[in-house]
Amino acid sequence: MAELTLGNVTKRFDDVVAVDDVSIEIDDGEFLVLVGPSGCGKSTTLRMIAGLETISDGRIAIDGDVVNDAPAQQRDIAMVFQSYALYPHMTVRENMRFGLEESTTLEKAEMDSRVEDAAETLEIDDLLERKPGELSGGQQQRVALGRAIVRDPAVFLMDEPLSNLDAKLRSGMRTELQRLQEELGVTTVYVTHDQTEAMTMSDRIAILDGGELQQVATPLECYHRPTNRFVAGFIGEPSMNFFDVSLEDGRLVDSDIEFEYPLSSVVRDSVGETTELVLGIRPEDVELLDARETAHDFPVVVDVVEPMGNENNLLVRFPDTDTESTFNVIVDGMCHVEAGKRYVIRIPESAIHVFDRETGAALHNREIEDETELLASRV
Ligand SMILES: Nc1ncnc2c1ncn2[C@@H]1O[C@H](COP(=O)(O)OP(=O)(O)OP(=O)(O)O)[C@@H](O)[C@H]1O
Repeated sequence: MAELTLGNVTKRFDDVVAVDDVSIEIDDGEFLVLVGPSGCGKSTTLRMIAGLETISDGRIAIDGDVVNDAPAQQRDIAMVFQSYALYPHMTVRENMRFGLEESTTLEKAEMDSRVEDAAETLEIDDLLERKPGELSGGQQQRVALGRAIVRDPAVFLMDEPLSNLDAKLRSGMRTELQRLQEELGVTTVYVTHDQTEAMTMSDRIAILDGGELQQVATPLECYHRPTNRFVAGFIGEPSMNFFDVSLEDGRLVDSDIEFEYPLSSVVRDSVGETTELVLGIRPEDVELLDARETAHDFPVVVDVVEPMGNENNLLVRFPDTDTESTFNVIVDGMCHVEAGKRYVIRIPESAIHVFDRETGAALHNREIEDETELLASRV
């Protein structure tokens, strides 16, 4: 178990800056998930921590000891990749023990007992004499995890370890990995592009874009209090709705569609002097009504109704806009909505986000009833 520090870490490949001045303090035993779009620098960050890639600038420390120049095998780190890379000619037992033989000088009996303990934890103790070809994908992934666990490392690094599994198995393994990590208490950095994995497994999420760290916070904080438009759009499925608006006389205005949204003094104060803005609202925060009642209610046309069971996902648009301008609204599954009809939506001011259109910075985030909830990890 260990604390892991990334201090102003930068990686340049010739003229490509793959990781740009990233600083993160990862607590002892923490489960940190690294997310971001393809090419944002996730794998490069992980490979630098592992010692598989050199660092151009900055420092990486494990429990305060700078390991920039330490070779991979001296870093007390175990890595699990998306390809299991098991040796096909070895049994499960031999595959798991091989990891130990490579990295430690333990007595044979100690190695055997570690392999058996790990196999029990992973519930693969009845498969120890099988070869990888005789295992399912999920079982192979467990063996790959077992190979990392037997080493009892200070840090686990995982690069999309579940991405080769089908959806059902992935969901089961997600829960299992989480339980395992909690039980072992090993500091873990986990790379994924899967939002659900990020939201459900992590203590904190670190979001990268273009090599730059955008936010490190609990899943709920990233969701409700994004630092910028990128994070707001990246976390959440379907994504937050965004509308380009201008600030005029204390109202958010889109003159093309006669959209006028009066702001209370609280929101006006947090928006300040910036006039070119983006209004953000999550699909589940929009309300559907039959008639206008307040200045935050607007007529819309419902184009598409997608029944999802417990909820309906609607694609709606303001009248006189084209079908490319639809946005998402989620309503209760029992709520009867007809495509093609006109309705009214309410955009409650308590749930709006406002971003600076030029920089993307969040100027105002939604109200939160219970602040302590935002700090809760592993929702
Ligand atoms: N060895 C290399 N030489 C040159 N450029 C590289 C090298 N490795 C990565 N890059 C570049 O660095 C950037 C970050 O790559 P990285 O693999 O870390 O992204 P990623 O977030 O893991 O992407 P993905 O989700 O697609 O795996 C990309 O622009 C990539 O093309």
